[in-house]
Parts: sequence; C-alpha cells; structure tokens
Amino acid sequence: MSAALHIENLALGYDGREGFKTVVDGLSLELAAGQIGCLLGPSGCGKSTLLRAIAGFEHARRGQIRIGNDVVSSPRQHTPPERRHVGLMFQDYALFPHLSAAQNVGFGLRRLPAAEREARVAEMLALVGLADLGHRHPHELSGGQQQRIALARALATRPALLLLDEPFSSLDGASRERLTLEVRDMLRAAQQTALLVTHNADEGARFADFMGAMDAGRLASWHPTDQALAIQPSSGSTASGQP
Ligand SMILES: Nc1ncnc2c1ncn2[C@@H]1O[C@H](COP(=O)(O)OP(=O)(O)OP(=O)(O)O)[C@@H](O)[C@H]1O
Repeated sequence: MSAALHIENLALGYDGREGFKTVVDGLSLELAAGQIGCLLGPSGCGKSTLLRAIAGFEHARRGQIRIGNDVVSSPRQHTPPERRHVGLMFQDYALFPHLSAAQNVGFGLRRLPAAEREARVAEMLALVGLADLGHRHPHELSGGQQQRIALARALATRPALLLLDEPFSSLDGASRERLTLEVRDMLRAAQQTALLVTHNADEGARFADFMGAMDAGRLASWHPTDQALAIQPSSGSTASGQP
C-alpha cells in the first residue's frame, strides 16, 4: 500500500511582472493513512500555496504529488480539484450563507439518492455534536459551531485527505483550544488522514502526529509530536520528510 499523501521534490510558484517567482522549492513529505501532519512557518513561506497545490488549485513546476496510488500533480499531469477526493477546511472557505447547516453539510453529496444523503448528513452532524442544529443558517451559529459545520461538510464526502488551513484562527482563547482538541478527536475517530497549516506551534503539537517547519519554500524539519500514533503502514512507509 502506498502512503496516503506523497510529495516528492515539489516546486511551486507564480508568474509575475518580474517573471516566475519560486515559492515552494524541492519539498518532500509523506503521510501514512490515518496520520495527521502539521506545517508551521512564517508568513509568506508558502504554506497556503502548498495546500492549494495539493487541492489542485496550483500547478506543479517540478516534482510530484501523489494521493494514494494516483499522481495528481506533476509538470505533465494535473488532476482537477473535484477529482482529487480532497476535503478542505480553509479559513476563507466559508459556509454558504443562504443554505442551512444541514444543506451545507450535504452540498457535496447532491449526486447521492435523497435517503442516503440525509443519512450521511445526520451522521456528520452527530459526529461534530450538532445533531439538533441542522436547520439553522450560518448566521445563527457561533464561530466554533460554524467551523464544526465546515468540518462536517469537508468530511461528508469521505475524502482521501483533509486539508486544514488555519481553521481555528477566527476563534480565541479557550474555545479555540477546545475546538482544536475536539476536531483532532473527530479526525482520529474517522481515521482521517489530514494536513494542518497553522502559525501556532502549540496548536500543531496538540493536533498532529508529525510536525514540520517550512522555511524559504522547503521543509526544514519533520518530527513526531507527543500525539504521534503508532500507525504501522503495511509497506513500511512512514511519515517522513526532509532533511
Ligand atoms: N496568487 C499569487 N500570485 C503571486 N504571488 C502569490 C500569490 N499567492 C501567494 N503569493 C506569494 O507567494 C508567497 C507564499 O504565499 P503563501 O500564501 O503560500 O504563504 P503562507 O506561508 O501561507 O503565508 P501566511 O502564513 O501569511 O498565510 C508569498 O510571497 C506571497 O506573496
């Protein structure tokens, strides 16, 4: 079995007035199924660009991204976002304000038969502890509740990989800390492979099994946290990175 996420020697960047600007350069990273990784790094070091590339919104200039057995990004291959089976919980990836919480959760399930869709929505609302609030609209929910609905929406389609970009940054203090731990426990319960980006090292250490720091577009370190699960991938692949 291959790793759930395998990134090899990846380069990413943007075309600008002064030509191509490299943002991520020679980055390698691997997550086994069910593992949670966390990327830290100063503002502008390329964390969000990397997550967008994994989701399929940026093209690889060099190297490759594999999700499961599929190469989804390389200079010759670009699988569109909707075919990557990647769930997103992004800071700026808000809920649809005109839809109820339940309709938001079911948004990616429109192709399922109604009964199956309703059952999955109910299951997801229960998972995030909001079984009674599916009828509410986003403005009738607290910030933390909105984030739980965003998580339920992201998990509803059973993504192979969940990407979280600063998902707790709009919350403060105790509610942020509580939701961090709750979301981690929900991901564990769902055995969901996930990659989190945050500025907050303590949050990353509480949330993830493996944590790394990005610097100048590269992964400067990658090490287990105290939370690290003893997941034994069948083929001997483990979470690993550079150097
Ligand atoms: N669409 C774009 N066009 C050109 N340059 C961009 C674009 N998006 C990001 N950049 C540049 O790429 C670099 C990396 O940006 P990115 O958003 O990935 O950083 P980040 O580590 O996520 O930062 P932050 O922690 O502040 O969100 C920055 O220098 C940024 O200005």
